[in-house]
Amino acid sequence: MNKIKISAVSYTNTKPFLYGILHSEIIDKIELSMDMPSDCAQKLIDNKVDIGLIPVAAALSLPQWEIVSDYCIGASGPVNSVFIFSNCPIQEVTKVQLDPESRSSNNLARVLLKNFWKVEPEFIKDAADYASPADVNTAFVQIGDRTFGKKDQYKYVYDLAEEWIKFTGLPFVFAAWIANKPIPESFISEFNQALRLGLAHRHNLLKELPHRADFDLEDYLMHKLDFELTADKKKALYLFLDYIKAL
Ligand SMILES: C=C(O[C@@H]1C=C(C(=O)O)C=C[C@H]1O)C(=O)O
Repeated sequence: MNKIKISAVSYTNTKPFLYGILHSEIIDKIELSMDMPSDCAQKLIDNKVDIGLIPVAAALSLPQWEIVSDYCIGASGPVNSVFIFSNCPIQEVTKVQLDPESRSSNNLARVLLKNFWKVEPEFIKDAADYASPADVNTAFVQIGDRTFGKKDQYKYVYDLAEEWIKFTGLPFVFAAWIANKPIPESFISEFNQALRLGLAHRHNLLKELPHRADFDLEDYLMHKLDFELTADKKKALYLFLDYIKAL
């Protein structure tokens, strides 16, 4: 059988999944690449891989897609790694610089600004001063490990999972394991088993990760991230896609 090609996110949030895959026999049945989320999405769109842990917003660019796992990168409270960082209150923000590595959170920021905060700033892609805007009314979206330890550096910090929950009462799904073609049931079941194994061994994984004085990795992997793709998270996913379509 040809190996199934998989693109997974190269951030700390995916390490539990990676641990499970590397400690399971499934590793011999796949070709795995670790990519930033926007590249996971592009590889699945370009059919360079069969499955990706892709930003859910990118599903809208796929002619055919199917969720192939019971697990995801989600949150049921503040996620602590997806933010709008700002030096002025959100109501006074006139420009928002988007994260080139993100697809979901850039769209989540747009959905919340329009529908929750009810402001209409300009959105900027590929800004030269992306994560250090000179203008006080210019904020930026940032995701992943690059946000660790940054919460105290800005006057106004908005955790986008927390704000989505305030807005909808639902949890949030940032990324899900999505296939662009039918995948055999037997593979899906073995894949899920590997992911489950990784989640169950998060304490072992934490011992392997370098300690950071400025970020609580244990709290992040055990509590802030919520990896179960529950019915409420699926509901949130489809609601989020509807909001994106209406932008
Ligand atoms: C919680 C996170 O979820 C992520 C956010 C994504 C996005 O904004 O497109 C995609 C994948 C996940 O890595 C994070 O990166 O911090």
